Amino acid sequence: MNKTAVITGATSGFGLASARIFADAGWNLILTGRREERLADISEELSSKTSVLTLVMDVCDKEAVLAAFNQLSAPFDQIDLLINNAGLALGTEPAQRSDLAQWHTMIDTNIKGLTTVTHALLPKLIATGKGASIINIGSIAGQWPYPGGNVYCGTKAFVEQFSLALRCDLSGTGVRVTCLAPGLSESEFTLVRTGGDKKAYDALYGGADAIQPEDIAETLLWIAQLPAHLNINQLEIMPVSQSWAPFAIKRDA
Ligand SMILES: NC(=O)C1=CN([C@@H]2O[C@H](COP(=O)(O)OP(=O)(O)OC[C@H]3O[C@@H](n4cnc5c(N)ncnc54)[C@H](OP(=O)(O)O)[C@@H]3O)[C@@H](O)[C@H]2O)C=CC1
Ligand SMILES: O=CCS(=O)(=O)O
Repeated sequence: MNKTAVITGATSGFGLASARIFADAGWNLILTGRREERLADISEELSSKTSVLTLVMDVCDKEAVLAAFNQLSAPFDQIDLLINNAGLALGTEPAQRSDLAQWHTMIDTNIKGLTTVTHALLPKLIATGKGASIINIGSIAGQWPYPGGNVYCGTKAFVEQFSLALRCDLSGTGVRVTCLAPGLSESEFTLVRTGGDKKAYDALYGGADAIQPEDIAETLLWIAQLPAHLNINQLEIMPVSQSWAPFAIKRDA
């Protein structure tokens, strides 16, 4: 029987590339996102390869998330994999010039949304048991602070530690938990973060040979298809062009 993966944030970037690669590998797919038209296009593209269920949902809308996942029927009622991918960064300003509404949106999406989806699907993942997986998309930002990262860095630090703690709780259930932490990756992420600033996008990615969504999708498939007795706890990936900045020394601090 085909396995079933839930991928949140499947309308672009990592989520979309993963939908394509998991479909090629024969997984049934439950794909979520807020952009209904994009979900319809993806469903049309992939339905000849596998069974696809699209759920238009904002992960910040707790009632909508719970209602959608409580109504799953065959062949989508047994869940083998949850990829908690939906997320975003907003703003690059230092904390003292940042927008509180943007901070709250990041917390609502990256922390509260991710935990709502996880809570809703845990019973189904535990019912599947051995071989089931949760893969949470963290970020290098969860481990390595940078100027202007403030709340985004904090939300991804939450994702990392939540993943590890979840793994403790799920010990004995057979359900695996991974936090995958990518670095600089080319997707719509930076356009969302900067409010559509194409110049900022070009400046960041130009010549950087950044991670591509397909690189992350391949990695996710590898993690999900490892033998059931193996758990990748944490995995950090950067493009070769990216490394750690030297510590800033501000002499007039
Ligand atoms: N790009 C990068 O450099 C890195 C990104 N990440 C993380 O990877 C994940 C995917 O990002 P990436 O593919 O790069 O970016 P994209 O902007 O291309 O994709 C983000 C996805 O998240 C969905 N999403 C955002 N907010 C919500 C919401 N409230 N409810 C439901 N879905 C939502 C979007 O769908 P829609 O708008 O249709 O709702 C979209 O499908 C994020 O968690 C991001 O933080 C981690 C490390 C590096
Ligand atoms: O999560 C995204 C990577 S970065 O832009 O924070 O470095």
